[in-house]
Amino acid sequence: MTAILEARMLGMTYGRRRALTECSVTIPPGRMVGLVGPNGAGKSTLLKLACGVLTPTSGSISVLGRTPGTGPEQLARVGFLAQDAPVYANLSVGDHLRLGARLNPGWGQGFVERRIAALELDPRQKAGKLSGGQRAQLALAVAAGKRPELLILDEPVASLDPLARRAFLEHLTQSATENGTRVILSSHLISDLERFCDYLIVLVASRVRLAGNVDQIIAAHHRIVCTRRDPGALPAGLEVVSAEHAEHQSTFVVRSDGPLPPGDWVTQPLSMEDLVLAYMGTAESGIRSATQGDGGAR
Ligand SMILES: Nc1ncnc2c1ncn2[C@@H]1O[C@H](COP(=O)(O)OP(=O)(O)OP(=O)(O)O)[C@@H](O)[C@H]1O
Repeated sequence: MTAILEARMLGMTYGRRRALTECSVTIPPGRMVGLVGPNGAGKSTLLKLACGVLTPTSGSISVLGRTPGTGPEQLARVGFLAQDAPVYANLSVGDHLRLGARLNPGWGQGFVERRIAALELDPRQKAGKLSGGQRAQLALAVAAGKRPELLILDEPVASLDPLARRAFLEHLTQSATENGTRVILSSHLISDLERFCDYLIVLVASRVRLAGNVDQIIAAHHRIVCTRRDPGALPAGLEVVSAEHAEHQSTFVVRSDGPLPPGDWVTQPLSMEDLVLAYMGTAESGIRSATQGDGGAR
């Protein structure tokens, strides 16, 4: 089966500003994908490249086996919802559904109507008069109603309240089951990604720092607590992702592709949130040596 997305040395610059640098990643078929990273890391740029809104300045990208944005067939297979969840202010909720039905060959009228009813949106209300969260919900319902093979969502849940977020993620899961839609979802809410995704990409400072199946990623990383020491004093084969040093103690998040070797440390549970934050923190500080600074935790 074809990869959802394959990027090879993908790069994107806006003028002189570098947004993506040498990104290589292959997302296997069938995955629900979470994309996370600090502000300005390049997430929206990657998603826009994936749906063909932008073209790369170097390297290559293919989505579902094709170059993004090439021809009506590819456009029908991939749905995209931009960060600001655009709707037409002067069109009613019902008009959006009618427009969706006319423009999209695979439109799921019953599916969208059920969603609009569950959201208790009045089909006659103008989209411009909806609340910010309701507009986002409408845009999401229309995007999912297209029933694409792949739905690309750029921070879709940012304006939703916690209950609406949960309902929306359940709706996406239902869409995946009913329509076979796969999803790439960027979000700063790691707990949502944890609940929803089985494949994770962490982008930091324009580069892919981590990509893989969530269960394999979690299995390969460990938090270890030991007497204070330099990262270089840990056994070879352990990649140090983050280091915190207290007066007498060091805490490391490490990656080990095999089993963690025995050592004079205690291992502690590591959540997906801990892990993502450890990778995100590397952008600003790098790995601090135990002999640097005053020993405070970073
Ligand atoms: N149209 C543009 N023109 C110039 N620079 C841009 C443009 N769009 C994005 N950038 C820059 O590219 C970099 C990556 O931006 P991008 O929007 O992809 O990041 P992001 O990870 O989605 O950020 P956020 O989490 O804040 O939405 C940033 O430095 C940003 O300033």
